[in-house]
Amino acid sequence: MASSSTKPIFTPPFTTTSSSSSSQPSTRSSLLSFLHSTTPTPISLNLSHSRISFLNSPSSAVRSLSIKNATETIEAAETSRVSRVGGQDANSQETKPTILVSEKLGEAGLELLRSFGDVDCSYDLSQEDLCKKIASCDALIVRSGTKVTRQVFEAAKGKLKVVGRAGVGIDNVDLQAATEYGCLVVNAPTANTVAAAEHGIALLAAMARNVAQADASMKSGSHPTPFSFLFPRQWQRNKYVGVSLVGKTLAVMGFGKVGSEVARRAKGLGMQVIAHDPYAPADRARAIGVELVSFDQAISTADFISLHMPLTPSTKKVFNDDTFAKVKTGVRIINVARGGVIDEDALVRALDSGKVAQAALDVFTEEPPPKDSKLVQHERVTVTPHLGASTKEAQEGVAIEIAEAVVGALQGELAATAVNAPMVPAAVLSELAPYVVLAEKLGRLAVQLVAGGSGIKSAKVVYRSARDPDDLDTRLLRAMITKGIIEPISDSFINLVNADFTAKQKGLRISEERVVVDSSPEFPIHTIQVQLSNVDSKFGSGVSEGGDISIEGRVKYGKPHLTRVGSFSVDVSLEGNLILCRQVDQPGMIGQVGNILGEQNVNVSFMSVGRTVKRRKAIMAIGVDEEPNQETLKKIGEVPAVEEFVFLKL
Ligand SMILES: NC(=O)C1=CN([C@@H]2O[C@H](COP(=O)(O)OP(=O)(O)OC[C@H]3O[C@@H](n4cnc5c(N)ncnc54)[C@H](O)[C@@H]3O)[C@@H](O)[C@H]2O)C=CC1
Ligand SMILES: O=C(O)C(=O)COP(=O)(O)O
Repeated sequence: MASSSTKPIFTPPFTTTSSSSSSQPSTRSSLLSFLHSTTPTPISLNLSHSRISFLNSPSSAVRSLSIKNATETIEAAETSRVSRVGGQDANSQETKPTILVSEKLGEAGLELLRSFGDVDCSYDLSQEDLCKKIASCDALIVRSGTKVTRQVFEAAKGKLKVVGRAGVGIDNVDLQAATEYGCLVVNAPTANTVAAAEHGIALLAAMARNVAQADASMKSGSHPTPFSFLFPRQWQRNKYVGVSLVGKTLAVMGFGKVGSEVARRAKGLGMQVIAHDPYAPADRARAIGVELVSFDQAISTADFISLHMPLTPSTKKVFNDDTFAKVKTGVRIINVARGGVIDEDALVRALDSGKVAQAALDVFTEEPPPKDSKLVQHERVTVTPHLGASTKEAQEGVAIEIAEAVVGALQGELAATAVNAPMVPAAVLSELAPYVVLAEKLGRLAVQLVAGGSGIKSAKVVYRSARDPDDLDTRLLRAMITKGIIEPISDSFINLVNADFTAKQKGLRISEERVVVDSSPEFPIHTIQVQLSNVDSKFGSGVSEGGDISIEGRVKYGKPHLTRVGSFSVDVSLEGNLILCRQVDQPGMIGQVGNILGEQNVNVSFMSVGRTVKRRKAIMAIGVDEEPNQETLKKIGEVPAVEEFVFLKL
């Protein structure tokens, strides 16, 4: 039998005394507030405590318990979770979240963060110091200079809920590790687009006209010191003759937000713009008069190549000796994307050979680059110290964008800019809210029907809906069913970020089926059915004719209801806890069991009887507010007509 707990199964989120918690929720946060519990450390289990927290992780690490011996493990897991929750969060009701800001962030963003949590601005931390600090932080905000490695997530011991990247590129964050640790990563993808594009254009024009070199030359010849005779005046008009942009071909590599803004501006300068981006829609390019071409076509026809793709395993060193061999001799390269997309040694060779005439670089494989970097010192290379996003406007924008995302995430919202979790549009979220609660409860109930000694390897979820299956976004529901199945039998903390990963790690395959039924299309889902196959059940009546543990539920009047157990139809609201009894279908059963519960002051909230054939077998589903003690449960089992029963926690 499933053991009981008097502590919540979800970690309480933060309740702060800050203005943000008392201020009017935004439309978005009010839509999403159901996603996290606002109830601090409750003692009993009820529906309000079963709200979903996507991010708050009580778990200290990703664990690798396999799903074996479901019932044996269940007790230990519950106990362990209770102690962790109790231990870690005992004080969290009044504790503001700690937000570590490890690089300079705009003041407006900091203000917003301070209104919500304790903000620790500690810049230039060594990796070791970051690892020390992170163990007490709920959120970390970085720019490109902080490496958020696996060690950082390990050191966080499950406390870190969100990493906010105040900018676009997330190559400095180990996303795989973040996901494994259930830590959400959000970025600020839009506020610095124009700044980066403008910097790209600035570098393009400066390089073409040797602005930086000519400036350095003039300055080197104007030293108003007693030794100025050592520095002859420099006025090298012939040396710094440049090239014109008008009519030249620019290849934009990566036609995303920055790339398309660069393209737009370059067209304004009279350039022919082509672009390469395997994922960009051609009509978006066409709309601004840009032709999408293959990689080879782009690099071999361009006079200028501007890089705007992210650094990923597939773009790493995509500009290498082979690539430079294919470019037009005398090509000029601008990189405001990431240093790592260029093999820097190969670029030096291409510059030395004259294949590449010039380069203008804002970003480097190692930042800052080594002092003796040949690239930085190269006469025909213009460099800036990663300034693409560094305008006042962009930094204020980015700071606000990331602060809002991080605060939202800490409040349990699903961030629109989540990088390692499915983004679910607010409208979908609002509609699915009650089904999310139902999904988790069904997963939780199904797993409690598994008998000890069984290993759960596969679960099937069947969604019945009047709507077109393509219109049904079930990622959220699948994640919550996974959470419901796994959490009671292991000490893993599951949230939307790590649900799929954890299921895979535990060898649990979740398959989904969408069935169109004749019901009202007004509701997204008619019923959700969870089936666990190849497992023994401790409640035989929970097994369907097909041999699977099978339970089904639906949302009625906004509340989750259990509507089928095995082959028996029932109708019980999923609140509190549940007793399922199979008995001989005969008069007086409800009264007998009700009396036993009543004697122990256990309040019955719902009761439903389902049977297959009159006067043969019936199932009684009884919703109870309190948890009956062992003696009460024993008495129920001793009622002669009761053939089997199970107590289930929701
Ligand atoms: N220097 C700086 O301060 C800044 C640098 N950046 C860098 O610029 C990059 C792009 O930023 P956004 O345009 O905002 O991102 P984005 O995501 O809007 O655009 C990236 C584009 O690259 C494309 N892409 C992916 N793989 C590609 C490949 N193999 N070849 C060609 N295209 C490929 C994608 O399809 C996407 O359209 C960021 O990832 C970041 O690394 C961004 C902002 C400031
Ligand atoms: O947004 C990006 O990807 C950038 O490269 C900007 O980096 P930064 O925030 O200035 O360190």
